Amino acid sequence: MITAENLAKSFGSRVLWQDLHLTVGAGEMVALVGASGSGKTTLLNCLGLLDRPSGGRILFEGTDLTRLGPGGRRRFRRDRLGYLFQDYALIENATVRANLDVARRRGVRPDHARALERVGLAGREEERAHHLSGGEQQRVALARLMVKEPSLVLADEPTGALDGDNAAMVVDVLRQLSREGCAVVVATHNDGVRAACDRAFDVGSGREAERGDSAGWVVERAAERVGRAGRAEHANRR
Ligand SMILES: Nc1ncnc2c1ncn2[C@@H]1O[C@H](COP(=O)(O)OP(=O)(O)OP(=O)(O)O)[C@@H](O)[C@H]1O
Repeated sequence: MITAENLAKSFGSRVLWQDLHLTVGAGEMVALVGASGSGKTTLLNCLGLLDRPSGGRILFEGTDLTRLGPGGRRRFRRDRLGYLFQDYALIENATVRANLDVARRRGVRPDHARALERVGLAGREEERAHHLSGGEQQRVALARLMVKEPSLVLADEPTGALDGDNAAMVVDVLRQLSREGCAVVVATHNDGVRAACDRAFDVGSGREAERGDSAGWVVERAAERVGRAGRAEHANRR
């Protein structure tokens, strides 16, 4: 589905990475891990055409994305790509319905009700995004992804600001999208999110990361762990 080949990125004289190779297939969910500053967000931004690599190629279904012109880049982002950010990136003063309509593809009638029901927000179409809690806003962003039906999902710390239940919901929906054939790439510091992925790629070393948890990669358990960790963190903050 998507392959980064010999990818390099520098900011001035600072080399973030070079000769980076990563392939994520349809139906796979891969965690990007690594120390803060190792370049996880930058890699997502390169894959999503929000930033340009300094060298190498990004092949998506055989097309080199780095060589696309402005029209091709726009079409790729509009038709194939779904992004999930830590800060939700909703249109704050618009309704939930309008936020979902943004993702709507030409000629497709999106099933808002089904997507909102899946994320536990049935019947909330007419509420303004900024009236929703942070967790609810991320669930709208998840519903927006489901409505868009992208081939590739890039998620940047999507559970970073959430309590346990909302974080578990994010993991569940991302897993569902990957089961439906989407390639999912998630930058995360969260062990539970990482454990829910098929594998983890360490951006700092440019290698597959060791499996951190020998107890297994069972998604349900991972979701529980995300939940427990988030609930504990939430309780500590109060
Ligand atoms: N536009 C830019 N100009 C200069 N340096 C940049 C730019 N964007 C990112 N960087 C630097 O690149 C490095 C990698 O940043 P990035 O946000 O990709 O790391 P990260 O692994 O996602 O970090 P974190 O885990 O803390 O979110 C950082 O040192 C950052 O300061």
